[in-house]
Amino acid sequence: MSSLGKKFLPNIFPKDFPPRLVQSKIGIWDVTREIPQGLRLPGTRIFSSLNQVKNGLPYFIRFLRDVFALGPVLLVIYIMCAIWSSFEPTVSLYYSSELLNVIQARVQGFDSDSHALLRACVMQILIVSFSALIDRWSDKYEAILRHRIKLHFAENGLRSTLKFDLPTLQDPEVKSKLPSANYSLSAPGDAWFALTTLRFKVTSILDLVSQCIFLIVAMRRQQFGPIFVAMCIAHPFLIDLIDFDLWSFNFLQSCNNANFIRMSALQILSYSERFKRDIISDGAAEYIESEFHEAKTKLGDTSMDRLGIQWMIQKPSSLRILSSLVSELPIFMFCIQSFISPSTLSAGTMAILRQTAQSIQWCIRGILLDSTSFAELVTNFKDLYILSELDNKLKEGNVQYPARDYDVERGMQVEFRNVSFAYPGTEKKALNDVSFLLKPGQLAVIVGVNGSGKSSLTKLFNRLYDPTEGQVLIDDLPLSSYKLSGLRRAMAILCQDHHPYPVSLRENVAIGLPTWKATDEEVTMAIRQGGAYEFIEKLPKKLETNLDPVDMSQCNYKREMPPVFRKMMDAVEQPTSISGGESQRLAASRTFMRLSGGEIRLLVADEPTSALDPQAEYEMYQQLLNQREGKTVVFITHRFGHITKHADVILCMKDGALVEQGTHLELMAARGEYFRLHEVQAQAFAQPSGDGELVGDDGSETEDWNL
Ligand SMILES: Nc1ncnc2c1ncn2[C@@H]1O[C@H](COP(=O)(O)OP(=O)(O)OP(=O)(O)O)[C@@H](O)[C@H]1O
Repeated sequence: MSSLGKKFLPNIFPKDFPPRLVQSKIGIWDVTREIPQGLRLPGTRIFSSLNQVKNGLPYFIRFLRDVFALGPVLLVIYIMCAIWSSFEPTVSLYYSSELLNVIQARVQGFDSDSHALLRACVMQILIVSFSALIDRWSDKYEAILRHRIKLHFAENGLRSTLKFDLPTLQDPEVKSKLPSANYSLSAPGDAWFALTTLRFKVTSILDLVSQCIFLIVAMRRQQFGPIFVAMCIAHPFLIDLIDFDLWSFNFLQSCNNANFIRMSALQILSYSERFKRDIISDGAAEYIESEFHEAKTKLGDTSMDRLGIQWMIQKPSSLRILSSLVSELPIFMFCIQSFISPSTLSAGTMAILRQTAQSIQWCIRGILLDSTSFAELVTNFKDLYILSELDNKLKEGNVQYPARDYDVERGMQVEFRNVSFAYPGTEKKALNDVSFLLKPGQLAVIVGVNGSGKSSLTKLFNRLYDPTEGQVLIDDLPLSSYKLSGLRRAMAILCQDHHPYPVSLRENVAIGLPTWKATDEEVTMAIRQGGAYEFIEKLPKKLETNLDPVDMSQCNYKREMPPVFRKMMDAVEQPTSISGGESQRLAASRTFMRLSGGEIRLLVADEPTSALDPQAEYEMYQQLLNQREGKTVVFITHRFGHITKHADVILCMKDGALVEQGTHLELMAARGEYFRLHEVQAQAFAQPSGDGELVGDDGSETEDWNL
């Protein structure tokens, strides 16, 4: 808008003023609403969002092209059905009014045209039948179109989310845009929602226009025609001006009611399978019940209904009365007209006009109420594509690993130069000014107490995150200069927090091989190396077991489950629980599968044996060490022994800082943090001798107790 325009025109465009924040408490909810500023004329929300519409238009066109490509005929049928549904109410009104007029003439004893009666009846029958036919077609072809659209956009969404790096995926804005269709294929899906909202919008407008034309034509002979039309339109506009729908605001709803939150938490404790064992063992049921009762008493009559319901309830009664009175204005007008010129009124005309008036009011109300989503409508289409257009937060380099003329035969060189790191959204440094150099082929062990930053360090190796300060170098080049896929292919990182994938155990392991084409022998070899062979062999379905199968079956019954249903439900594959150690062996097997590909130059294992018994731990380390050739190897461990003694370098972490580095002998001699940790563990395993000195099981000084 020009500055002149801004000065003289009343500001009907709320975006020109920053919105005002209004906070209120409704039941258990704390609501913060954004109130648009400036003079607000009814219906102006439509204009305020024109800019948004303009921005989203290219996405809308792209969407139409995509849908057309999915089924040109289906789209045409869909549009035709939509057009019919827009005009059907008016056509139906027209013939209803004809029919009513003929009937009225006959009732009043006038000799009316029987042809007209017949024609009106036949037309009415035809319209109703045709509408039913169109409905049937619409249901049938809509279902096919909906299915295709949902699958197409679910695949697009999956492709986009797979491409995201961790910081991007953790970004709240990205999270909010993750399409629900991605996660529940049976849910309606955003793309279909966008299309149906558009259909509703367009058909409402066409319906409104056609009904207005009908009304104007019908009112031609009426003395109060224009006033009647004005009254029909006035109601929804007036409501739009005085009655604010909650969803017409931007609002944030939160619940800070301590009693409600406590009740919710206690309720989860009561039914969740996750806590059942502990609750039974702790004998906590009684406590939970009494705490729930206390919270319930304290909550009292504070409503915990959904916010939308409470918003409706709390509307002032004056508003309700005014709204109802205004909607009745057309009938008052008929009263006045019946006094002034009764001959111009007939019961048929009145009935039809009243029906049309109400229908038009609903139409306008729907359009006005939905006016914010007029912009959202187009934004919906934009959101469908926005994920695929979002850039990752970590920018890739273009150097292919291994960098040319760099000898990687012995392994990968990793260097940290003054690296500090805080997790996104946190202030606290998980790593603070860390510097070290791991030469190709070295065996490094990282030690330190819980929370000292060991795992965080390894998360920077394969660029799950970038350092906040400092630099990581791989083979003398900044990590950020490499193409990530190639670099990550050369690393095998066995993390601490692994979760089995919801696919078969065979696939869980085979997915480790970069080609994904592992033979049965290769999978068996990997599970033997990872120590998972024995437990997998004991499972009824062995390698075909799915630990966490996706179960979509649902059983609906009244009172008692029919035995046949129970049998069928029992036959559905149930989740299989495995122990922490077994899960660790499974993850290790995948790493061995990965190592068998022959491309790995860096092997990192973050506490790979934390859940294993000593024998299994020994075997696991032996297997991992057998893979050392041509690789730099990094182990994180809490246990001191064979591994730390034979490490080329030990990195000792404390509070995010690298406090010591060197060999076992060097660090023991330094008598610093490493020495302290070593001694604490050694003492725990030693037995007090008669004179109070600590000795090992064999009576010797405690040293090589582990492995
Ligand atoms: N995802 C995360 N977001 C925010 N902070 C984190 C995250 N993961 C770890 N931290 C914090 O970073 C610090 C270092 O954690 P890290 O997991 O690296 O320690 P660790 O030495 O591996 O511990 P442990 O021996 O228990 O595995 C801790 O203070 C931890 O709370």
